[in-house]
Amino acid sequence: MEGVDILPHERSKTQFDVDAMKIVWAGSRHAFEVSDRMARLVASDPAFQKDNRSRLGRKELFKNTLRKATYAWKRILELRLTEEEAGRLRFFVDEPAFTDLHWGMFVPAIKGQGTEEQQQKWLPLAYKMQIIGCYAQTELGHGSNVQGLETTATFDPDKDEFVIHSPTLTSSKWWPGGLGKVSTHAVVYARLITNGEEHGVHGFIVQLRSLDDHMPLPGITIGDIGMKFGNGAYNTMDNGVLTFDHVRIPRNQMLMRVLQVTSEGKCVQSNVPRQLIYGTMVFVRQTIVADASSALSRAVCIATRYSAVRRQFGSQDGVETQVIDYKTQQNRLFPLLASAYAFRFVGEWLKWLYTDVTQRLQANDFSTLPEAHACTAGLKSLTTTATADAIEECRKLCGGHGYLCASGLPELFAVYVPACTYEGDNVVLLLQVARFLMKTVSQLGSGKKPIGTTAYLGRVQDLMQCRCEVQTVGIIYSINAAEDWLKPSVMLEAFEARSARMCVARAQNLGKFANPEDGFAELSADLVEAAVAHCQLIVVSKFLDKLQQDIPGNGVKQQLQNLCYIYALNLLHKHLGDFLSTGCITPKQASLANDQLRSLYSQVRPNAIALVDAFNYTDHYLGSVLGRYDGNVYPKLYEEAWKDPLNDSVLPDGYNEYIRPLLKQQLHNSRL
Ligand SMILES: CCCCCCCCCCCCC/C=C/C(=O)SCCNC(=O)CCNC(=O)[C@H](O)C(C)(C)COP(=O)(O)OP(=O)(O)OC[C@H]1O[C@@H](n2cnc3c(N)ncnc32)[C@H](O)[C@@H]1OP(=O)(O)O
Ligand SMILES: Cc1cc2nc3c(=O)[nH]c(=O)nc-3n(C[C@H](O)[C@H](O)[C@H](O)COP(=O)(O)OP(=O)(O)OC[C@H]3O[C@@H](n4cnc5c(N)ncnc54)[C@H](O)[C@@H]3O)c2cc1C
Repeated sequence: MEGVDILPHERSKTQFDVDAMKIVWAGSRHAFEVSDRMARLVASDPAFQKDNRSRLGRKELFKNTLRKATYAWKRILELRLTEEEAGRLRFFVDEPAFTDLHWGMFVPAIKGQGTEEQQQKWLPLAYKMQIIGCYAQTELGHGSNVQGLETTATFDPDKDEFVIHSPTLTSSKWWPGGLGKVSTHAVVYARLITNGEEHGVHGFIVQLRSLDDHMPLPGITIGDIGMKFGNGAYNTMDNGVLTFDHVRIPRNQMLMRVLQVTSEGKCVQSNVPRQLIYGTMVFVRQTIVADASSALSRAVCIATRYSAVRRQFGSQDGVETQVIDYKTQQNRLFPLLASAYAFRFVGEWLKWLYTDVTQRLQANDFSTLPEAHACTAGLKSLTTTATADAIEECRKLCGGHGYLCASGLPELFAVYVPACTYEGDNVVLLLQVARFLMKTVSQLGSGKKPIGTTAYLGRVQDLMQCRCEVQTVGIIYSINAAEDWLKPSVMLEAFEARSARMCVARAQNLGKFANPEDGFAELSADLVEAAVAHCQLIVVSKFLDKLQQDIPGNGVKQQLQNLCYIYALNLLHKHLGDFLSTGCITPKQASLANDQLRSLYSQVRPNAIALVDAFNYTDHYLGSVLGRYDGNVYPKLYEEAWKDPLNDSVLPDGYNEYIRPLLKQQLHNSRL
């Protein structure tokens, strides 16, 4: 069987209702319908063509992005799309653009940190795109350390204005997307100074460019920071540099939900916590987790379809083996497939957590903010690291052809990999989680019961102190056969115990230092490992929770169960050192876990193609010859090669200048 026959044959083996799975993946029937409609709309419109991106020069590429983004906006208005539909349309256009920062950070910053009056003034302008905004926080010399920013906003009571200034080269704003060439406005983060006193970093709405001719306003120097990793990829974005030379803005352009500055320059703290200044980052980190499942599922879809189409080495009847049938391929691919689903569900949960904390904040309940910060920071870090690694693994899973731009994977990797850095470097964010965990553990003795995602620390801590033996033996006794690993309570207990024991051990080690900050710095690598264990537990537990829900559709739940256990057992295998060294499981149980994992791979194998079809991606969105829905890989790959500009002519440019003289010279030499 060849090419176009393979994937239909694979689909005929499916053991579950794919349409029902599509709805589970989308989150609801409504979400599925919106996504499906928007994906088709984009795919069927030639204006959104994207297959030439990697061949365009920077200027052409950028102009092309401007054209697409403005055309998308025109369609949004013409079709009167809802906010949800517009968001999905932009998602399927699949090209990083200034609009991501306008809608994704500028608008949320004003919503989250602006007073009602400020929102009423600025949001209507932003919603109509009469102004275009970006988020200017990071500086040339300071990114992770927000408190170290150097840009100043000094209040001048005589004029009732702030003076925004860049005192040094390192204080130049550096990186903000949309800043370089497009934004008319920015939320600029700067140190507030009133009456000679510093009051920390705050956000200010600053107009950067004239609304008439788009020229930078007086005192503002602005430009693009230059080419980034990969062809096409994130180079569609104008990440920018910006300096201020004593630029004046009215007092009411400081975002004042957290702190108000009066006309005399007095600072009045409102009742919301200072950390809300970091609120936009919490919001975006939450969306990045959802995006991780999209990027990962896309790579996995390509690698899975291609692994079914690709054959290597013989079988007895002369037909080569589909590479997806090799256990090594399954062992690399299926955990990634499982992770895509796992990240989808934890992303759904995180969205719920974020909505919940936002509602509480509106009611002046700030109690869950630290947990929301830890969860968004930790899960952003965990899912983006795993996804970036997974895209690269998918490229390798596709062999040599994965290295071709036509596979879609090089560009996907190049676009995706900065997610490990932006919105908080992943290690810096895990250290935040570690701080939160250490604080939680340190409060256990005081009788303060941990809640939410750390509730298990209370439970397991009790067990560790009072009946450690029983706990260890309990886990051991309940796993005597490979199938025992398929019990949700057992899996949860193993992950909880591992994380709790790692946290408690780290806390005990910290206690050995006279100065806790010295201890934290010295033990930071170990602390990051504990934070990872905690975040992995959250993902596993939210997947297990998902399985408790009513999931309609023939065989759908069974498939999700298989994926959930593949996700968890693969993690257990990869982090076996943690599970063994903390005494949570025995080597024998680890070996049983591996047996179970192999058995689950066999169960997923006939459903693999349908499980990636359930993502409902159009060929346009996938942007991959290897991942085509019809599996017609070779003829299309062959066709694609001829589109390369090098093949425009039989003889390359430069033949007469370089190749011909070279060959002639050798001919001449050989005759000598
Ligand atoms: C094909 C698919 C493609 C996908 C494409 C996706 C597109 C998505 C669009 C995304 C586009 C990307 C654009 C990128 C934008 C950016 O990068 S914007 C800049 C982001 N910058 C950062 O994230 C900086 C990271 N640094 C920080 O957040 C902070 O400096 C810090 C590390 C958290 C430290 O803060 P600091 O105040 O110095 O330190 P602490 O003393 O540790 O904290 C004080 C207390 O505050 C609590 N806290 C910290 N942060 C928050 C928060 N966000 N929310 C709530 N609380 C917070 C912290 O826990 C401390 O609490 P206590 O211990 O109780 O005191
Ligand atoms: C594509 C892209 C888009 C971006 N868009 C924007 C934007 O729109 N607006 C904006 O304001 N910013 C933006 N940024 C900037 C981004 O937020 C920062 O790059 C990010 O926060 C990391 O900061 P940094 O670059 O200073 O890294 P650094 O903090 O300098 O990190 C360098 C290394 O030091 C390590 N490190 C740093 N601190 C510690 C610590 N305390 N302990 C241990 N290790 C540490 C890190 O792990 C890393 O390995 C963007 C960045 C990129 C790449």
